[in-house]
Amino acid sequence: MCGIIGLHLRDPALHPVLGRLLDDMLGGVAERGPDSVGIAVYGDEERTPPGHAAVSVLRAPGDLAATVGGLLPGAPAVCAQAAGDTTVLTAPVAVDALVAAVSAAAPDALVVGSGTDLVVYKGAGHPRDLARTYGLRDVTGWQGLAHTRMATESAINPEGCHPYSVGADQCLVHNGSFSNHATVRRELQRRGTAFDSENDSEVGARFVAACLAEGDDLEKALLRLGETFDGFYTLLVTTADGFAVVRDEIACKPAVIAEHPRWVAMASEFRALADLPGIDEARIFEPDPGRVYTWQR
Ligand SMILES: NC(=O)CC[C@H](N)C(=O)O
Repeated sequence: MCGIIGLHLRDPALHPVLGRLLDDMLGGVAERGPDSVGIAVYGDEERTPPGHAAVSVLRAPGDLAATVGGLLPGAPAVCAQAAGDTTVLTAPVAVDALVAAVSAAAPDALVVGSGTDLVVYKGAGHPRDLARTYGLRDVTGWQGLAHTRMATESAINPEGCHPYSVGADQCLVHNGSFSNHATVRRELQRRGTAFDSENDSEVGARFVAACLAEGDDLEKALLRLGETFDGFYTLLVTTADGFAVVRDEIACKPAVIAEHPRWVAMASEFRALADLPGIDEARIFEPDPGRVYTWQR
């Protein structure tokens, strides 16, 4: 199984209630993935203040903010906020500089998200409990997603939890399993890509990040993924300004998209969309097999 929800808001009047809408949607996919949950939020100005980088970290030592601050030029103020297994660090510096300082300060910690607009939380446990731990209902912003996991390919732990966020402001969540992920992993490793987990979905995320880094747009990157990966998938991929959904050519993993003048939403289950404002006027459809659907901010 595994459950996915995603919401891309077109109407800024809805930004203050992004968290409430995501939390209600999450209730519709909680049973699809009772192992663990991850969420990603774009544009919450309290969690990712303008002019700041944000880095989400697993296994962060208690004094990480102070150590990181000491390593950054000019020793800027670094804020740390812990929510369950995830700690989010923010500082008024470039994203790469903050990621490098976190890695140098805590070599055993794992960076699971980074960007100027994105915050990621991941942990093992029941989705409803963890949504409370992450304060999901209070989140604001213009885009967000969540993934509830029933593991198929790697251990049930925070590292195996989605989203995989392996490039600045990028996220990928996956329902399904890639059958040739070990082969693609070896090919990416030959080209210098490092991995953080044994998970098949991480391989998909690293592949998409490499395509984007080569200059592909989201549609091209996901078409290339379809030419390279075997197996089953519904994927939701988000970037600093994009939202994309694709299913494999057989499309045995469920997905529903709803498009409304005020928002675009996708979910693994129809019922996760039922309470969205204006759902009765939305265009609701199941994505065609192998076709990439994208929206830009
Ligand atoms: N049930 C699923 O869709 C699992 C997704 C992915 N293969 C994982 O193990 O995390």
